[in-house]
Amino acid sequence: MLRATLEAFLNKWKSYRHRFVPWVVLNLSKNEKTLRHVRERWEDKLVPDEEVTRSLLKLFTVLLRSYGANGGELPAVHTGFLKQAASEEWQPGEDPDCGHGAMLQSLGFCIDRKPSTLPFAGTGVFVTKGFVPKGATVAMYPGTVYQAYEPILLQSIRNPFVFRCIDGVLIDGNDRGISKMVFKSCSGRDRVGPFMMSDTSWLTANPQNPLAVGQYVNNCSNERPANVCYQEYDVPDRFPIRLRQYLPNVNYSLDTHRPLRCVVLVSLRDITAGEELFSNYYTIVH
Ligand SMILES: C[S@@+](CC[C@H](N)C(=O)[O-])C[C@H]1O[C@@H](n2cnc3c(N)ncnc32)[C@H](O)[C@@H]1O
Repeated sequence: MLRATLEAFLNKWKSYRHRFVPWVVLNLSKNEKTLRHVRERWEDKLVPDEEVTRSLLKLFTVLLRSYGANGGELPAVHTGFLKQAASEEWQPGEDPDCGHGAMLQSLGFCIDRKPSTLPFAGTGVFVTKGFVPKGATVAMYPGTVYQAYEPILLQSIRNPFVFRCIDGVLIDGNDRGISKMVFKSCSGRDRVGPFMMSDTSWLTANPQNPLAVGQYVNNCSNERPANVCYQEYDVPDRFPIRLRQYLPNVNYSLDTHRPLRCVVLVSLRDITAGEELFSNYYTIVH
Protein backbone atom coordinates (compact mmCIF):
# COMPACT_ATOMS: atom_id res chain seq x y z
CA MET A 1 0.00 0.00 0.00
CA LEU A 2 2.75 2.42 1.07
CA ARG A 3 4.83 1.38 -1.92
CA ALA A 4 1.93 1.95 -4.34
CA THR A 5 1.29 5.40 -2.89
CA LEU A 6 4.98 6.24 -3.14
CA GLU A 7 5.13 5.05 -6.76
CA ALA A 8 2.04 7.08 -7.67
CA PHE A 9 3.62 10.16 -6.07
CA LEU A 10 6.93 9.60 -7.88
CA ASN A 11 5.18 9.24 -11.26
CA LYS A 12 3.30 12.47 -10.72
CA TRP A 13 6.45 14.18 -9.48
CA LYS A 14 8.45 13.17 -12.56
CA SER A 15 5.95 14.83 -14.88
CA TYR A 16 6.29 18.25 -13.28
CA ARG A 17 7.86 20.76 -15.55
CA HIS A 18 9.11 23.24 -12.96
CA ARG A 19 9.48 22.76 -9.29
CA PHE A 20 10.51 24.77 -6.36
CA VAL A 21 11.32 22.37 -3.59
CA PRO A 22 9.90 22.18 -0.93
CA TRP A 23 7.16 24.60 -1.99
CA VAL A 24 5.63 22.08 -4.39
CA VAL A 25 5.31 19.37 -1.77
CA LEU A 26 3.67 21.62 0.78
CA ASN A 27 1.29 23.50 -1.46
CA LEU A 28 0.34 21.33 -4.39
CA SER A 29 -2.92 20.11 -2.91
CA LYS A 30 -4.04 23.72 -2.30
CA ASN A 31 -3.46 24.70 -5.92
CA GLU A 32 -4.69 21.80 -8.04
CA LYS A 33 -6.94 24.13 -10.07
CA THR A 34 -3.99 26.26 -11.14
CA LEU A 35 -1.88 23.46 -12.65
CA ARG A 36 -0.74 24.11 -16.19
CA HIS A 37 -1.12 21.12 -18.51
CA VAL A 38 0.78 20.65 -21.79
CA ARG A 39 0.67 17.56 -23.98
CA GLU A 40 4.17 17.66 -25.44
CA ARG A 41 7.38 19.37 -24.44
CA TRP A 42 7.42 21.61 -27.54
CA GLU A 43 3.92 22.81 -26.73
CA ASP A 44 5.31 24.57 -23.70
CA LYS A 45 6.95 27.28 -25.83
CA LEU A 46 4.57 30.18 -26.01
CA VAL A 47 6.75 32.22 -28.37
CA PRO A 48 9.53 31.11 -30.74
CA ASP A 49 13.11 31.39 -29.49
CA GLU A 50 13.85 33.94 -32.25
CA GLU A 51 11.29 36.26 -30.71
CA VAL A 52 13.00 35.96 -27.31
CA THR A 53 16.39 36.60 -28.94
CA ARG A 54 15.01 39.69 -30.64
CA SER A 55 13.74 41.17 -27.36
CA LEU A 56 16.97 40.44 -25.50
CA LEU A 57 19.14 41.90 -28.24
CA LYS A 58 17.01 44.99 -28.36
CA LEU A 59 17.28 45.64 -24.61
CA PHE A 60 20.95 44.64 -24.31
CA THR A 61 21.92 46.89 -27.20
CA VAL A 62 20.31 49.89 -25.54
CA LEU A 63 22.02 48.95 -22.26
CA LEU A 64 25.38 48.67 -23.97
CA ARG A 65 25.05 52.02 -25.66
CA SER A 66 23.76 53.67 -22.52
CA TYR A 67 26.35 52.38 -20.09
CA GLY A 68 29.18 51.77 -22.51
CA ALA A 69 30.57 48.77 -20.61
CA ASN A 70 32.85 46.74 -22.87
CA GLY A 71 31.44 48.91 -25.65
CA GLY A 72 32.35 49.14 -29.27
CA GLU A 73 30.96 48.43 -32.70
CA LEU A 74 28.27 45.82 -33.11
CA PRO A 75 28.99 42.87 -35.40
CA ALA A 76 27.86 43.54 -38.97
CA VAL A 77 25.29 40.70 -38.89
CA HIS A 78 23.28 42.47 -36.21
CA THR A 79 22.04 45.40 -38.18
CA GLY A 80 18.45 46.62 -38.64
CA PHE A 81 16.61 47.04 -35.37
CA LEU A 82 19.84 46.78 -33.42
CA LYS A 83 21.28 49.82 -35.13
CA GLN A 84 18.03 51.63 -34.61
CA ALA A 85 17.98 50.74 -30.91
CA ALA A 86 21.62 51.73 -30.58
CA SER A 87 21.01 55.12 -32.08
CA GLU A 88 18.21 55.87 -29.59
CA GLU A 89 20.46 56.30 -26.63
CA TRP A 90 18.72 56.28 -23.28
CA GLN A 91 19.61 58.99 -20.79
CA PRO A 92 19.18 58.13 -17.10
CA GLY A 93 16.51 60.27 -15.42
CA GLU A 94 14.47 60.51 -12.25
CA ASP A 95 11.39 58.36 -12.61
CA PRO A 96 9.98 56.78 -9.44
CA ASP A 97 7.98 54.21 -11.42
CA CYS A 98 10.78 53.15 -13.70
CA GLY A 99 14.34 53.06 -12.45
CA HIS A 100 15.36 51.61 -15.76
CA GLY A 101 14.48 53.83 -18.70
CA ALA A 102 16.44 51.61 -21.08
CA MET A 103 13.81 48.95 -20.51
CA LEU A 104 10.90 51.32 -21.05
CA GLN A 105 12.51 52.60 -24.21
CA SER A 106 13.36 49.24 -25.73
CA LEU A 107 10.52 47.02 -24.49
CA GLY A 108 7.76 49.51 -23.66
CA PHE A 109 7.42 48.59 -19.98
CA CYS A 110 9.25 48.49 -16.66
CA ILE A 111 9.24 45.79 -14.00
CA ASP A 112 10.52 45.94 -10.44
CA ARG A 113 10.56 44.08 -7.14
CA LYS A 114 8.17 45.17 -4.38
CA PRO A 115 6.36 43.57 -1.44
CA SER A 116 3.88 41.06 -2.85
CA THR A 117 0.15 41.74 -2.75
CA LEU A 118 -0.25 38.22 -1.33
CA PRO A 119 0.02 37.82 2.43
CA PHE A 120 3.18 36.06 3.64
CA ALA A 121 4.60 35.81 0.11
CA GLY A 122 7.57 38.12 0.66
CA THR A 123 8.79 40.01 -2.38
CA GLY A 124 7.04 39.90 -5.74
CA VAL A 125 7.59 41.40 -9.19
CA PHE A 126 5.34 44.12 -10.63
CA VAL A 127 4.87 45.92 -13.92
CA THR A 128 5.58 49.46 -12.73
CA LYS A 129 5.18 51.41 -15.95
CA GLY A 130 4.06 50.94 -19.55
CA PHE A 131 2.20 48.02 -21.06
CA VAL A 132 3.17 44.38 -21.58
CA PRO A 133 1.51 42.80 -24.61
CA LYS A 134 0.73 39.06 -24.65
CA GLY A 135 3.75 37.01 -25.71
CA ALA A 136 6.39 39.49 -24.51
CA THR A 137 9.58 38.48 -22.72
CA VAL A 138 8.82 40.04 -19.33
CA ALA A 139 11.63 38.73 -17.10
CA MET A 140 14.57 36.33 -16.90
CA TYR A 141 15.30 33.71 -14.25
CA PRO A 142 18.90 34.41 -13.20
CA GLY A 143 21.31 31.97 -11.58
CA THR A 144 23.92 29.25 -11.86
CA VAL A 145 23.04 26.49 -14.31
CA TYR A 146 23.62 22.90 -13.18
CA GLN A 147 23.34 20.04 -15.63
CA ALA A 148 21.23 17.11 -14.43
CA TYR A 149 24.33 15.11 -13.49
CA GLU A 150 26.06 17.89 -11.52
CA PRO A 151 26.00 18.07 -7.70
CA ILE A 152 23.99 20.87 -6.11
CA LEU A 153 23.34 19.41 -2.67
CA LEU A 154 24.96 22.06 -0.48
CA GLN A 155 23.57 24.97 -2.47
CA SER A 156 20.05 23.52 -2.47
CA ILE A 157 19.63 23.12 1.28
CA ARG A 158 16.79 25.39 2.47
CA ASN A 159 16.96 27.16 -0.87
CA PRO A 160 13.54 28.06 -2.39
CA PHE A 161 15.14 29.45 -5.55
CA VAL A 162 16.24 26.22 -7.25
CA PHE A 163 14.30 26.00 -10.50
CA ARG A 164 13.98 22.71 -12.36
CA CYS A 165 13.72 22.52 -16.16
CA ILE A 166 12.04 19.66 -18.03
CA ASP A 167 15.36 17.99 -18.90
CA GLY A 168 16.56 18.04 -15.30
CA VAL A 169 18.77 21.14 -15.68
CA LEU A 170 18.62 23.19 -12.47
CA ILE A 171 19.00 26.94 -12.09
CA ASP A 172 19.96 28.29 -8.68
CA GLY A 173 18.55 31.82 -8.54
CA ASN A 174 19.38 32.51 -4.90
CA ASP A 175 21.15 35.86 -4.51
CA ARG A 176 22.59 35.08 -1.07
CA GLY A 177 25.06 32.84 0.73
CA ILE A 178 26.90 30.02 -0.99
CA SER A 179 24.74 30.37 -4.14
CA LYS A 180 25.94 33.95 -4.56
CA MET A 181 29.58 32.94 -4.07
CA VAL A 182 29.29 30.15 -6.64
CA PHE A 183 27.73 32.43 -9.25
CA LYS A 184 30.39 35.12 -8.82
CA SER A 185 33.19 32.60 -9.02
CA CYS A 186 31.83 30.95 -12.20
CA SER A 187 31.16 34.33 -13.80
CA GLY A 188 34.73 35.54 -13.15
CA ARG A 189 36.11 32.29 -14.56
CA ASP A 190 34.24 32.55 -17.88
CA ARG A 191 35.53 35.94 -19.02
CA VAL A 192 36.68 35.97 -22.68
CA GLY A 193 39.45 38.55 -23.11
CA PRO A 194 37.94 41.90 -22.10
CA PHE A 195 34.38 40.55 -22.27
CA MET A 196 32.33 39.23 -19.39
CA MET A 197 30.08 36.35 -20.47
CA SER A 198 27.50 36.98 -17.75
CA ASP A 199 26.19 39.65 -15.42
CA THR A 200 26.62 39.44 -11.65
CA SER A 201 24.64 42.59 -10.85
CA TRP A 202 21.39 40.61 -10.45
CA LEU A 203 22.90 39.63 -7.08
CA THR A 204 22.47 43.24 -5.95
CA ALA A 205 19.46 45.52 -5.45
CA ASN A 206 20.17 47.21 -8.79
CA PRO A 207 20.57 44.70 -11.62
CA GLN A 208 22.09 46.13 -14.79
CA ASN A 209 19.76 43.91 -16.78
CA PRO A 210 16.35 44.91 -15.38
CA LEU A 211 14.73 41.68 -16.62
CA ALA A 212 16.84 39.60 -14.23
CA VAL A 213 14.40 39.53 -11.30
CA GLY A 214 12.30 36.55 -12.45
CA GLN A 215 13.31 34.48 -9.43
CA TYR A 216 11.09 36.76 -7.30
CA VAL A 217 7.90 36.07 -9.27
CA ASN A 218 5.41 34.37 -6.96
CA ASN A 219 3.16 31.42 -7.65
CA CYS A 220 -0.41 31.94 -8.80
CA SER A 221 -3.38 30.83 -6.74
CA ASN A 222 -6.98 29.97 -7.43
CA GLU A 223 -7.82 33.66 -6.87
CA ARG A 224 -4.81 35.12 -8.69
CA PRO A 225 -4.32 33.27 -12.00
CA ALA A 226 -0.95 33.19 -13.74
CA ASN A 227 -0.20 36.04 -16.14
CA VAL A 228 3.30 34.81 -17.09
CA CYS A 229 4.83 31.40 -17.75
CA TYR A 230 8.35 30.01 -17.81
CA GLN A 231 10.01 29.19 -21.10
CA GLU A 232 13.41 27.61 -21.54
CA TYR A 233 15.75 29.45 -23.86
CA ASP A 234 19.12 28.12 -25.00
CA VAL A 235 21.33 31.04 -25.98
CA PRO A 236 22.15 30.65 -29.69
CA ASP A 237 25.82 30.52 -30.81
CA ARG A 238 25.32 33.66 -32.88
CA PHE A 239 24.37 35.73 -29.79
CA PRO A 240 26.93 38.60 -29.87
CA ILE A 241 29.85 38.08 -27.48
CA ARG A 242 29.69 41.74 -26.49
CA LEU A 243 26.06 41.49 -25.36
CA ARG A 244 26.55 38.33 -23.29
CA GLN A 245 27.68 40.51 -20.40
CA TYR A 246 23.98 41.11 -19.67
CA LEU A 247 23.02 37.42 -19.46
CA PRO A 248 22.20 36.60 -15.83
CA ASN A 249 23.13 32.91 -16.13
CA VAL A 250 26.40 31.02 -16.02
CA ASN A 251 27.28 27.34 -16.26
CA TYR A 252 28.47 25.75 -13.03
CA SER A 253 30.93 23.62 -14.92
CA LEU A 254 33.46 24.89 -17.42
CA ASP A 255 33.12 21.75 -19.55
CA THR A 256 29.44 22.09 -20.34
CA HIS A 257 29.29 21.29 -24.03
CA ARG A 258 25.88 22.73 -24.75
CA PRO A 259 24.41 26.20 -25.23
CA LEU A 260 23.90 28.26 -22.10
CA ARG A 261 20.46 27.55 -20.65
CA CYS A 262 18.40 30.56 -19.69
CA VAL A 263 14.76 30.66 -18.60
CA VAL A 264 12.56 33.60 -19.52
CA LEU A 265 9.08 34.52 -18.34
CA VAL A 266 6.62 35.22 -21.13
CA SER A 267 3.31 37.07 -20.70
CA LEU A 268 0.20 34.90 -21.08
CA ARG A 269 -2.00 37.97 -21.64
CA ASP A 270 -1.73 41.74 -21.85
CA ILE A 271 -0.53 43.12 -18.50
CA THR A 272 -0.93 46.73 -17.38
CA ALA A 273 1.08 48.92 -15.00
CA GLY A 274 0.46 48.15 -11.33
CA GLU A 275 -0.20 44.43 -11.80
CA GLU A 276 1.88 41.83 -9.96
CA LEU A 277 3.33 39.00 -12.02
CA PHE A 278 2.25 35.47 -11.14
CA SER A 279 3.69 32.34 -12.71
CA ASN A 280 2.70 28.73 -12.37
CA TYR A 281 5.24 26.79 -10.37
CA TYR A 282 3.84 23.51 -11.68
CA THR A 283 3.29 22.38 -15.22
CA ILE A 284 2.38 18.79 -15.96
CA VAL A 285 3.72 17.27 -19.18
CA HIS A 286 1.48 14.37 -20.24
C1 LIG B 1 11.11 31.50 -5.88
S1 LIG B 1 10.71 32.20 -4.36
C2 LIG B 1 9.78 33.63 -4.83
C3 LIG B 1 10.28 34.88 -4.12
C4 LIG B 1 9.77 35.06 -2.70
N1 LIG B 1 8.47 35.71 -2.71
C5 LIG B 1 10.74 35.85 -1.84
O1 LIG B 1 10.42 36.94 -1.38
O2 LIG B 1 11.86 35.38 -1.65
C6 LIG B 1 9.52 31.02 -3.87
C7 LIG B 1 8.98 31.27 -2.50
O3 LIG B 1 8.07 32.38 -2.49
C8 LIG B 1 6.98 32.13 -1.63
N2 LIG B 1 5.74 32.13 -2.43
C9 LIG B 1 5.65 32.03 -3.76
N3 LIG B 1 4.37 32.08 -4.17
C10 LIG B 1 3.63 32.23 -3.06
C11 LIG B 1 2.22 32.34 -2.81
N4 LIG B 1 1.34 32.31 -3.80
N5 LIG B 1 1.80 32.47 -1.53
C12 LIG B 1 2.69 32.50 -0.50
N6 LIG B 1 4.04 32.40 -0.67
C13 LIG B 1 4.50 32.26 -1.93
C14 LIG B 1 7.23 30.78 -0.99
O4 LIG B 1 7.86 31.01 0.24
C15 LIG B 1 8.17 30.10 -1.96
O5 LIG B 1 8.99 29.15 -1.31
